[in-house]
Amino acid sequence: MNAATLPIISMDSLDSAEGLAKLRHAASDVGFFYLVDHGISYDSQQDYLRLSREFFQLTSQQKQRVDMIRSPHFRGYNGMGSEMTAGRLDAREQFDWMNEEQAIPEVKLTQPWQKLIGPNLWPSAMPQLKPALTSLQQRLSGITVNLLQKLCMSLGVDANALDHTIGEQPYTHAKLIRYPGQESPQQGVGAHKDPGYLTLVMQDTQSGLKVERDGDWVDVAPIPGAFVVNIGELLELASNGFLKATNHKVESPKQGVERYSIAFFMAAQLSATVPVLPLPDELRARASGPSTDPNNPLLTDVGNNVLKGRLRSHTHVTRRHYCQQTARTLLANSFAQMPITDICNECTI
Ligand SMILES: O=C(O)CCC(=O)C(=O)O
Ligand SMILES: [Fe+2]
Repeated sequence: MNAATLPIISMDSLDSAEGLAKLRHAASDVGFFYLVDHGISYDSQQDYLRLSREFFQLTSQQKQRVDMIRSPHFRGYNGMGSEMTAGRLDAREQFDWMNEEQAIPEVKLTQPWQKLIGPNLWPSAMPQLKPALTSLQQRLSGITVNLLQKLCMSLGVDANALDHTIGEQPYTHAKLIRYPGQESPQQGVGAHKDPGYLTLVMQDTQSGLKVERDGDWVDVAPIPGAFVVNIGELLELASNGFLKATNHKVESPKQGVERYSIAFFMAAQLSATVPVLPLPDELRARASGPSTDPNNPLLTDVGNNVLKGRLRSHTHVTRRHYCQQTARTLLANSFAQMPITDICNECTI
């Protein structure tokens, strides 16, 4: 399968039964598709990608002022070599931001995931970044909420069936990403599934994103102006496995070439528990249950499912901010079914 055969879904087509059927097929068969007519123009996307390039061109000192190690809320900049996926180092640098929030004082935390809540880190050297990325986040959030409702309709359930898990606004997390060229083949980001409901990816012209399909890795080549959409673990859970959170990865570009992308992850509120949707009989019969990988348990408690990914990806942040006694005890309670060494190999609980 190549780009031409990955489904292309027009947002404008989703008012018709035919369009919804195509969406259902894309989300349940491949778990990945291109989205067009989504309302963010090609030129506007280029503006965001230009800002991203500008950010990564800041001096390393300027970037380190917003280094994620400073943030117990997993926000800010990660240089090369500060992310692990599938137990190996990724070759990418990135800047993460989420909903702008106030942190909960440590003594008031009752759940470990509550520590994800907090302010973003914005670089003072680029004052234009905060308003631009905050506005992008709102635009993408609107698109994903709309798409989630269309997905519910495509499954024959009420368009608003998951709205209560989102409340006023979904939990959102976004990343500016730069994959530098490498001399030999490297993992830009290793094989993984995304933890939330839905992911949107804006790619520049350089390919490298690959999706697993029948044991093969298929290229998701960039189509100018289109977003790549993939189904996250929470939708796999909500649909009892009818929709697929598909493994994907990025291979580093060759020496002398770099790849830029912006990824946007939308999930339910961290305090929510994801329900199993009442699928019509015909679809229920085809839902084989969510995948069961002992190395990656899918958790219906949204906060824990999101935190699981963060703790594993950025172990330097985990060690700095999550290994005090309180956090360790909370972690041990919440992640009883996961080997704790997988989260932090310095913990002895
Ligand atoms: O950079 C990309 O194209 C995808 C990145 C990705 O899969 C992720 O960050 O979860
Ligand atoms: Fe991903």
